[in-house]
Amino acid sequence: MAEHNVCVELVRERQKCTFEVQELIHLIDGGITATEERREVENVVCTDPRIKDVVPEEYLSHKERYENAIRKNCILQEILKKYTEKRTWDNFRPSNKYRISSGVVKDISPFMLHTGMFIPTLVNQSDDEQKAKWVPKAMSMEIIGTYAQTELGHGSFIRGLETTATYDPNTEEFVLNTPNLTSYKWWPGGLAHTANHCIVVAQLYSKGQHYGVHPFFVQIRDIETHVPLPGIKVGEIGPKLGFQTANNGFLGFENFRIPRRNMLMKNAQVLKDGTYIKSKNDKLTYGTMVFVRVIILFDLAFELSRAATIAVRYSAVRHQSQLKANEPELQIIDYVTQQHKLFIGVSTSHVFRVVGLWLWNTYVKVNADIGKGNMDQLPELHALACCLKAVCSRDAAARVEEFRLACGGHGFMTSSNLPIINGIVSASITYEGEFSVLMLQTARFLMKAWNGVLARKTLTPTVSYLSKFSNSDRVQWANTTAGIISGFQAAAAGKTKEAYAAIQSYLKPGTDYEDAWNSASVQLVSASEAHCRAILCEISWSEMQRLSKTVSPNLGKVLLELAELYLTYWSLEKRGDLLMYTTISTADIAKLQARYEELLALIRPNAVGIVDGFDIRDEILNSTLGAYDGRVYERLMEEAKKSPLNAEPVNESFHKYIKPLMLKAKL
Ligand SMILES: CCCCCCCCCC/C=C\CCCCCCCC(=O)SCCNC(=O)CCNC(=O)[C@H](O)C(C)(C)COP(=O)(O)OP(=O)(O)OC[C@H]1O[C@@H](n2cnc3c(N)ncnc32)[C@H](O)[C@@H]1OP(=O)(O)O
Ligand SMILES: Cc1cc2nc3c(=O)[nH]c(=O)nc-3n(C[C@H](O)[C@H](O)[C@H](O)COP(=O)(O)OP(=O)(O)OC[C@H]3O[C@@H](n4cnc5c(N)ncnc54)[C@H](O)[C@@H]3O)c2cc1C
Repeated sequence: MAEHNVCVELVRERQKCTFEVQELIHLIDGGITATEERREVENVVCTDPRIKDVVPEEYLSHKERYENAIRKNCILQEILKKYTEKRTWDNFRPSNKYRISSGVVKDISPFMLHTGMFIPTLVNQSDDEQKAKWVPKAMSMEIIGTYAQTELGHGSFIRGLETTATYDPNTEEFVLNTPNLTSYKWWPGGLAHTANHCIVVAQLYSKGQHYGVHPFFVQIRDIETHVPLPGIKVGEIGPKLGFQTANNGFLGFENFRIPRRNMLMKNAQVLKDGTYIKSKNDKLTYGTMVFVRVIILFDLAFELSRAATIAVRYSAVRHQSQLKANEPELQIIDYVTQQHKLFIGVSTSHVFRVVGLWLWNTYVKVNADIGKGNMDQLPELHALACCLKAVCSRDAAARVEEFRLACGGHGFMTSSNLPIINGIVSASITYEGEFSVLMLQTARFLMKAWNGVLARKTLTPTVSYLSKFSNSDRVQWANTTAGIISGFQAAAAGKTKEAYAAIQSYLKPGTDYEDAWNSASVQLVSASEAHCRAILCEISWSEMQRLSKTVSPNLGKVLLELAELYLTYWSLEKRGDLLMYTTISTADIAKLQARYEELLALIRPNAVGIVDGFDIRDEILNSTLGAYDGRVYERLMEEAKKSPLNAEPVNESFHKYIKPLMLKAKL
């Protein structure tokens, strides 16, 4: 990137950097070629004059904003075709490539559900014949789809969905119906005015029997005219906290008929005469959700890297207050409280990326085994994906909010882009499985694992530590990274044991297990969180250690500092747990605090270099505060001038309302 016009603070910061930023960029991308490919695509898209907005999207009406998002995303799809023609589902790997969407619209693409859930569901839930028919059309965007599962009345409790698909053997069709107001599909992205197809999750009935929820491939609009087909009631659900351009919709069916072969039949089937063939495992219907929960970690890492870049660069440019009399005002990044706000967010982005890759590799392996008929590892994968999606989305939202606060008043400006990123990340705590609901899924797995501990069984890898820490009351503490990881495992084991005991204590005669579970559920969520933190600490440390050996010593040192900062930050945050479950002393905690402050100081000179290492183009950052050149004040003023209110010196409301009010006041 050109160094001219860069503000003096950022020039100095970049000179201070002790490692080669390009090396970090390649590491994050997964190699030099991957960086080159990503940059090429970004360059083509971001320099396309059709992508640039004359009026910033936040000034547009709700309708205009959607239309603009569609227009620009269609241009993006056209450009991407060239770069993704060799990309098939089989060679799909999560990468930073799809981040280009943020350079096209600031908020969410109305096509996100097409790529993120429609295609993955077709790939994973259709039989070979169905896949051959639908997937190429979806990949090329000949048809546009979404994933319609949630209803007005039910989101978390999938078994409670009310939409019905009743098989009619006379015509070999399913008849879809929305029996009540609460059975309307509600929320699917792109459903309102973008998609012409969707996966509908509905209760299956055949030969008078109920077989639970199944996915169906449903055309909802005419391909030529886009008019909703007869029997389809579809529309938009209205403005939200964020996701303004996601085009979330509602959908109802009135005796809407689809061919029998439109039920996705990889796992379960309905034969011509209506005979139902059961799936080997009915939870395979939930497979897309597992896939997306895994992918969400990459998305969170990316959004955190955007927010981090904005807040760190701004903190280097911004001067405020004097630390010592008669000395210049400090760059706010030199206040240690500011470093405390910033650096944990920077390190968290790296942690989510490396743990995300580990989870992705686990997903690929388990999925391959499932393909061969071996479901043994599905419960463990589900438990992992649930708690990691839940904890990481909540942590990411907290970190983005902290980045916003770290930018003071300017962080509150939409033009900083922090409020939009905030909306995007906050939504992920709820969608694809609400936080507490997913944490309780992991807790189910932990309770079973504890039964295994009591029965002296060999546990699966991610919970094997429970056996190790099951007997000792307080585990020996050591002020090392290995000691911290053991400490987190001890806390998770202790909390699991207590949650298990709480259920037993609530299980008085006459009490159902489910009621005892509900009574103990605050402790169950706490046990899940502790388990998840133990995993985040163990995997991130081992992965960052491994990566540090693959790069130059200078960069390796920085990676280990970031990883150690993460462990130390969370040890201090969770000191109460460590005091309960390990022999940690107040003196040990004071040492941890001192090391934490030392790490902040070690990271400080490299802070701008580290966020430069995320290599996020200005067009993708979309921020007045975070641009590469640091021209913060100029950009704030340039953006303010774009306000339509500034187009005229006196607004007509003065003559209409204010002046009469003033005149009345005179009387
Ligand atoms: C080349 C092409 C490239 C394409 C790539 C795309 C890349 C693009 C990237 C885009 C990135 C992100 C896109 C994100 C967009 C997302 C937008 C949001 C979309 C949505 O929100 S869709 C709706 C999601 N809805 C939910 O998540 C609902 C949550 N609820 C549930 O999951 C379940 O109902 C439940 C809470 C788990 C409970 O289910 P149920 O009551 O049926 O089950 P039980 O509690 O009785 O448990 C029974 C038993 O089953 C186990 N189990 C439950 N779920 C699963 C599962 N998914 N897998 C395996 N096992 C499961 C459970 O643990 C129990 O086991 P046990 O009895 O204890 O042994
Ligand atoms: C931005 C956004 C995009 C979305 N996109 C889609 C989409 O494309 N397709 C789609 O199908 N859906 C989509 N959704 C819907 C989303 O998946 C659901 O909102 C989500 O699964 C939560 O379900 P719910 O809204 O029914 O919440 P509820 O389940 O009603 O949750 C409300 C409260 O009840 C609690 N609760 C519920 N059940 C339990 C329990 N068993 N134990 C303890 N507490 C419980 C929750 O913890 C929460 O505090 C989207 C949602 C959002 C916000």
